[in-house]
Amino acid sequence: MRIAVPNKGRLHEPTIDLLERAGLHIENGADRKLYAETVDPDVTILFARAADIPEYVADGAADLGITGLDQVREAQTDRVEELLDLEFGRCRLVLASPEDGDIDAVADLAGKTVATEFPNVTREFFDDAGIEPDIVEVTGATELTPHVEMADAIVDITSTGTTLRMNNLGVVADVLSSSVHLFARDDVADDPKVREIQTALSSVLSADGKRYLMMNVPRDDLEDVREVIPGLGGPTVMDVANGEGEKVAVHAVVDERDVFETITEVKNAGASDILVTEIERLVE
Ligand SMILES: Nc1ncnc2c1ncn2[C@@H]1O[C@H](COP(=O)(O)OP(=O)(O)OP(=O)(O)O)[C@@H](O)[C@H]1O
Ligand SMILES: O=P(O)(O)OC[C@H]1O[C@H](OP(=O)(O)OP(=O)(O)O)[C@H](O)[C@@H]1O
Ligand SMILES: [Mg+2]
Repeated sequence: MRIAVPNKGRLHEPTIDLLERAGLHIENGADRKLYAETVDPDVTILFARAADIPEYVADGAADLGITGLDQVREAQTDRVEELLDLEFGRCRLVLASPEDGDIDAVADLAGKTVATEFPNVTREFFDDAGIEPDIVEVTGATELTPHVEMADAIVDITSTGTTLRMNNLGVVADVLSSSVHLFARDDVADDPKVREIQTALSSVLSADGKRYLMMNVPRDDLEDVREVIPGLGGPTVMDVANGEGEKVAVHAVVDERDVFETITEVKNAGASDILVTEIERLVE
């Protein structure tokens, strides 16, 4: 199995970090390398440009890909399946125009020009709206084009909104919400190895914001403690060795934001020796 991941840019680091946390440690992945092995002899990493990754997967150069949903949609291939939202690289593709201009609505773009790095997504958007502007493809600095009379509006990525503001552009309409996704070529999407990788990545996301709580509880107080423990299923209850049956150990997965309150409550209910630890992965 080959997984294509971004070789640079803002998605590179968080993608590598996620693979590491999922247990897919990358070996000899020195800078500027095209390939790297992982601890799993069946999994190889291929480094590619974020925008090229969907093509690599569709064409068979890689089997799985990790990149922005915007790039997957722009590639317009029906050969890739979206498997998992990896919940980072969140941004919006928006239609934006100069604040002081006369474009206030999508319909105002009939017969006008729109510049974008995403011509396919943009064309689809205007087709749906029944409007036919000229679409000019650019490869960067899209925000500049309305100010040099190259375009009347742009379709571009925004997240904090700083770039649009700095260039005196306002959002006219939302085109697409994007975040980084795991996707696979359709003919391998059901492969057991692909499922294994998907589960490993998803287990990291599931563990995010969760804590593991352990405590000892006198058997008589067990019901009171059980009642104040929120979260994932019931707690696990085990006999404590040498506890002579009077105490039990209670383990539970709790949302990080509930930990503070829960500790106070279980303590009041009779728990002692309370431990809180991080969770690396959680397969539900
Ligand atoms: N400001 C942003 N906030 C959040 N995610 C973003 C932002 N800009 C881009 N992205 C996401 O990251 C992806 C790749 O963008 P990035 O800027 O890292 O690469 P790039 O500029 O296309 O790389 P290259 O330099 O190879 O052209 C985008 O397709 C999008 O999914
Ligand atoms: O809403 P904001 O937080 O300002 O983010 C939006 C900007 O981020 C991206 O550019 P990037 O920083 O990747 O630079 P690039 O043009 O070199 O890709 C995108 O192309 C926008 O220009
Ligand atoms: Mg960029």
